[in-house]
Amino acid sequence: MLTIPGAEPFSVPFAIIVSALCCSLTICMWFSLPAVYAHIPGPKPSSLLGYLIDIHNSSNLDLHLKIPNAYGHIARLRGGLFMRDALYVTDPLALRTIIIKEQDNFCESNEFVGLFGIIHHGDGVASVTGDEHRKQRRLMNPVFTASNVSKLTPAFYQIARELSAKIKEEIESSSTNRTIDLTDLLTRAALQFIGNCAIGKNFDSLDRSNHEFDVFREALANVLPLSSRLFLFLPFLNSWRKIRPVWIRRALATGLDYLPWSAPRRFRDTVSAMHPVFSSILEQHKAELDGTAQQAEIKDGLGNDLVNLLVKANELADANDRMAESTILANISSIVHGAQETSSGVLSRLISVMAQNRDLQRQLREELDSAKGLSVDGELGFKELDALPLLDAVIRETLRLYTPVTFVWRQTMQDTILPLAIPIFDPQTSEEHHEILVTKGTPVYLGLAAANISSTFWGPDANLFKPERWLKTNKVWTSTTVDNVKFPGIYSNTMSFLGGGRACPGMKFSILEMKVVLSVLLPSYSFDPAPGLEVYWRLGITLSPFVKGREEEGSQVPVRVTCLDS
Ligand code: HEM
Repeated sequence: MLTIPGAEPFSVPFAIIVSALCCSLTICMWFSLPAVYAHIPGPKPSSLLGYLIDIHNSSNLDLHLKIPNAYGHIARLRGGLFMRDALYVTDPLALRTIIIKEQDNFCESNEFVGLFGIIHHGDGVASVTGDEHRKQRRLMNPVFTASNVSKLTPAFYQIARELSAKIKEEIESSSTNRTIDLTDLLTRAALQFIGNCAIGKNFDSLDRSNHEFDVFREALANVLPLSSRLFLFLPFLNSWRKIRPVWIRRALATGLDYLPWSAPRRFRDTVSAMHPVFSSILEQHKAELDGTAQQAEIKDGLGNDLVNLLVKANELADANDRMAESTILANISSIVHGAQETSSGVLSRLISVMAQNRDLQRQLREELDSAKGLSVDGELGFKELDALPLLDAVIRETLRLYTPVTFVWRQTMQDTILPLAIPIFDPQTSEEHHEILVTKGTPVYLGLAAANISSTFWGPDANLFKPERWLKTNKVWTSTTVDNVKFPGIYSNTMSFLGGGRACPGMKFSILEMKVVLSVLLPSYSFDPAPGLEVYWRLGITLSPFVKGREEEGSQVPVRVTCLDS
């Protein structure tokens, strides 16, 4: 999802023209559209532009989290651009209808389809819908299974050990009494996991002298923040992609050089910087498949990764089911983008959670220690790691309470009735509505984080970090909701990885990553909060940590680290 990080650096006249246009359209639409959802409570917008600015604002995480308890599990978001109301959905029955039963009626938003189509240079899973999406996922899903991911466990350990060694170096060279910011190392580790294990490219990202990595990482890190500056233009990106002949589009793209506004130009250049890296990865996979790969490429990580399996599965698929080369390329990019920010964010979160809970660190260390007998060369296998109840419960609770992807954004393709688990109460007529008609064109926000912490479903302690809610006599519970309410998510009865046809394919990959990282770091280090620094989390494609008063320094997760095995 996109956020609006404050003032935008484009020229004032341009801003005035765009704002005036939007305001006049907004006012016209205000009077012409019926308020279909007038009976549904929801937050008041903070400006004439309606919910759009509020819901995507990077400082507004709290607005999302409080919606179900304050307004109900279907809330009305009033009048965005062109004054169409949107709905904010956290009701489990309605969510099930949207992401499973009627998923073709609730497609990925036109804005994201256009944006991701441009970022990925083509139509991968993130920018297609309906049958084409199902076709691509039929090839992708068998590649991301537990069985395939489990084979990557040794490679995961190797990266986690490298990370651990780098942390040690950092502590030894730290001049700030062991208080270090781990963001950079965790971001590098996340790309190393994805590179080596998902797409077959060794970025050597934990090596700080590797400048090839720096260029790629900068592009990866900047592309979404830059696109959020183009926020008002997102509705038009999908049409832009379809402009034919292609030379017109190229000429228009070149014309961006003459705009008095740098954001579109920088966005274009950032996308162009990433594309050759993905193309070369695909070329290497093709070479590996036809036996012409260089030995150096194979040593470089190629061959044991998930994209390698995808390329092979594609080769064996029926002609009708096969993806075009450009689609595989777009999917390599989709996998890297789907994984990078979520993984580095969630690793940062785990370290923060550890720093807040000294006792929990001790218990986890004891659990890992008691499983030592099952390890080979100091490493627990995939199954043994998965069978540690406290480690599992900590990860479930972290992903529930601190849901990395706060919301996803859909558009309604057909009028659809949503049945509701929690009826809407209309204060004007005192009627209860057990279902709601969602009309074609309505933007629908699925509040993944808010659903995961609604006290209606998770109980009065929903807002507290309690891994023990998942534990019962050393077994992990998979549903702890009040009255056993079932959410349609694929993980732990939560919405964290979504559910239905567009659920996250990387779920098992990232759970293994988190478990391996904790199992390697906890026996070697203890973590404490950095004294005097207040860390809070901002909305973005995933949540990112910032230090209050030091926002201009960028995302940080400063913690005090003590070496246990020195
Ligand atoms: C904690 C880590 C992660 C979280 C919380 C997460 C969550 C999500 C969510 C909520 C979606 C749905 C987005 C939407 O429909 O708009 C998604 C999609 C996706 N994720 Fe993840 N993800 C994580 C890690 C990963 C990893 C490690 C990979 C790859 C190795 C990955 C690859 C993808 C891809 C390719 C999609 C697009 C799927 C589609 O549209 O069909 N994710 N993820």
